Amino acid sequence: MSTLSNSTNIFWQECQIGKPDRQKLLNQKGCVVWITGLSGSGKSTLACSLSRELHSRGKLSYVLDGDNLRHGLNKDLGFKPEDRTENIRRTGEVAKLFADAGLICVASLISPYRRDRDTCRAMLPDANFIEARLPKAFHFIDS
Ligand SMILES: Nc1ncnc2c1ncn2[C@@H]1O[C@H](COP(=O)(O)OS(=O)(=O)O)[C@@H](OP(=O)(O)O)[C@H]1O
Ligand SMILES: Nc1ncnc2c1ncn2[C@@H]1O[C@H](COP(=O)(O)OP(=O)(O)O)[C@@H](O)[C@H]1O
Repeated sequence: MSTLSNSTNIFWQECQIGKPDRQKLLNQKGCVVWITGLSGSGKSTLACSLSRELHSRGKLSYVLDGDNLRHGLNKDLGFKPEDRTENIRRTGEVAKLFADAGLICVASLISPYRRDRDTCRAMLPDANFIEARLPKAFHFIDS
């Protein structure tokens, strides 16, 4: 799907200000917290709670919620396996950019396929990708 491999004139551009500079400015480590679980398992609730708590501690975060992304960036995708894979790939790329910006990016998507989550993890080396998998039915655990 990429035409990049056929191009001879596209090169990575480095800027003088990099991730370490932004992390220093924000006094935090840019990373991705990836919340996975079935629909209704509490992903969005946990993502928002985490973001609120980080905010209260003076840490800059941003939530990438599967529902919300499907209103814009991923509005052309459905729920076939290949569409879910593309959904996760795009979201992983965006999350990587947020982490590179120095933010704590909280992604909450069903992301049912381990290989897709592992692809996202591989984009964020040095333990900058933290995965949290919610159990199917939290109310059974709570009671
Ligand atoms: N099969 C099917 N049909 C219709 N609607 C569906 C389907 N699967 C998921 N959903 C709804 O889409 C929301 C976002 O899903 P995700 O983008 O997180 O899914 S995935 O990661 O691509 O698998 C998802 O949000 P949550 O309920 O918050 O998980 C659902 O509301
Ligand atoms: N820890 C919890 N205890 C009780 N109810 C919860 C909890 N977490 C989420 N819920 C409720 O469960 C429902 C689904 O949560 P939601 O965060 O939307 O899940 P998901 O994003 O995985 O679809 C919501 O009505 C929410 O208020």
